[in-house]
Amino acid sequence: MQGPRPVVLSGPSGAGKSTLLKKLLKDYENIFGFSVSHTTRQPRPGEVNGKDYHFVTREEMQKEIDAGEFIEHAEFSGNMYGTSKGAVQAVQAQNQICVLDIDIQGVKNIKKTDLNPIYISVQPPSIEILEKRLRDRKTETEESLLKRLTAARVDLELSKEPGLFDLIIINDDLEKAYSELKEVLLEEIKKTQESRKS
Ligand SMILES: Nc1ncnc2c1ncn2[C@@H]1O[C@H](COP(=O)(O)OP(=O)(O)OP(=O)(O)O)[C@@H](O)[C@H]1O
Ligand SMILES: Nc1nc2c(ncn2[C@@H]2O[C@H](COP(=O)(O)O)[C@@H](O)[C@H]2O)c(=O)[nH]1
Repeated sequence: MQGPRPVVLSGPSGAGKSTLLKKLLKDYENIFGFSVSHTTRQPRPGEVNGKDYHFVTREEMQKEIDAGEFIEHAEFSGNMYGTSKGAVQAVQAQNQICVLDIDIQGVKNIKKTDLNPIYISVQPPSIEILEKRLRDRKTETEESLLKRLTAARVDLELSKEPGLFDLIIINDDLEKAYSELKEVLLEEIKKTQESRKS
């Protein structure tokens, strides 16, 4: 595998992965690059096609999966999500640290590949706080919110598997969680910064 080691950010929906990721991409603009996933869910207000996700139909996505264009894919809360080979290659071509924001099924599938990322699970302090964050985000219907909470309980159980994650971050205080994230990535950040000088 060429270039710096990728990073997988996983954890329940609403735990704060995107919030942490946005801070990282802003503070280290040219060091990290986001792996833009495909999804069949509808865009949320403000989400940009090709930047936040590649928004596609189920038929389009299945066709590309069948053509072997995906590293991993999964069904989450009634929609398909997946990481294309192209999404990761686009970041690695810039010699950036590729960050994947994927669910726990994706983690298990990436483990079967030779991507060799650093695996991080971002978790909420409690299910009650997670529910409040998801409700306050105002992106979900009651039905999808309940589906996400059910998936969150499964995620939190499965993530206890020894060795599945290199680090579990409890995102209670955002700044503390962000410091923990930067700390575990420091070595890769330094290596990437050094490689830019040579
Ligand atoms: N430490 C925190 N304290 C309070 N609110 C937070 C904290 N971290 C994130 N949030 C808020 O919680 C909500 C969920 O965060 P975010 O969208 O980043 O979660 P996510 O894990 O990326 O979810 P999804 O997997 O659904 O994309 C957001 O409204 C965000 O502003
Ligand atoms: N297995 C994959 N999971 C993915 C991918 N992209 C996002 N996700 C996960 O889906 C849920 C829901 O995301 P949302 O944007 O609808 O809130 C979340 O847990 C993401 O981590 C992917 O390519 N593969």
